[in-house]
Amino acid sequence: MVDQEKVRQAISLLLEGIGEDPMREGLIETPDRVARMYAELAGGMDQDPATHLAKTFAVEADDMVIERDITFYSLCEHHLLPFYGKVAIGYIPDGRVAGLSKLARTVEVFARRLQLQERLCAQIADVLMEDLGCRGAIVLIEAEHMCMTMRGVQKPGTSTVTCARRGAFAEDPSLEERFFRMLGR
Ligand SMILES: Nc1nc2c(ncn2[C@@H]2O[C@H](COP(=O)(O)OP(=O)(O)OP(=O)(O)O)[C@@H](O)[C@H]2O)c(=O)[nH]1
Ligand SMILES: [Zn+2]
Repeated sequence: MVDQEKVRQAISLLLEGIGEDPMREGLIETPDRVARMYAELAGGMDQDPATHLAKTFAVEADDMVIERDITFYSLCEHHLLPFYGKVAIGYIPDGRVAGLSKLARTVEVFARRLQLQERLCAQIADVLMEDLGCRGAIVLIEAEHMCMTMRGVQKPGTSTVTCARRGAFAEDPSLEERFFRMLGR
C-alpha cells in the first residue's frame, strides 16, 4: 500500500535536494501529484493476480493461445525510471482458458510496481502456471529502459528482450519454435 503522506514528504525533500523551492507556484502541488502518481504506478503491489485468473472457460482443444503486443509501463527498481514495451504471452490450456482481457490485467498487476524486466517476465509466467493451471506458458518481453537512454550509458533505441518458459514450453523446444513462428519472428 502506497503511503501517500510519506511520498509527499519525500518529494518535498527531493525538490529541496535538487535546489528547487517546493513552495514556488509551479511546484506547490507537485508532492501531492507525485504521491497520487505513485499510488497509480505502484498500485499493482496491492493487487492479487489470482483474482483475474479465477474465472475461466472450459475448452475442448488444448491448442496454443497467444496474446501479443500487450503494452506495459513499469518502473525500474534501480533508478525509478520507466521501462516500457510489449509483452507476448503464449500458453497451452489444460481444459480451461482465461478471458483475453485477464492476460493483460495480469501484466498490469506485475508491471505496476518497482521491477526488473526478468522478474516481471518470470512472475507472469509463474502465475499462469499456478493460477490458470495451464500445461505450459511462455512470456516474451521487449522493452526500452529509460535508465539506459536518457541517463547513464545513454543508448537510445536499445531494447532488452527477456523470455520465460514454463512447463511444456520448457520441456519441448518445438512448442517454443511454434510460438515464435506464430509471432512472425
Ligand atoms: N538485469 C536488469 N538490469 C536492469 C534493469 N533495469 C535496469 N537495470 C540495470 O541495473 C544496473 C544498475 O547498475 P549500477 O551500477 O548499480 O547503477 P548505475 O551506476 O546507475 O549504472 P549505470 O546505469 O551503468 O550508470 C544498470 O546496469 C541498469 O542498466 C532490469 O530490468 N534488469
Ligand atoms: Zn534502471
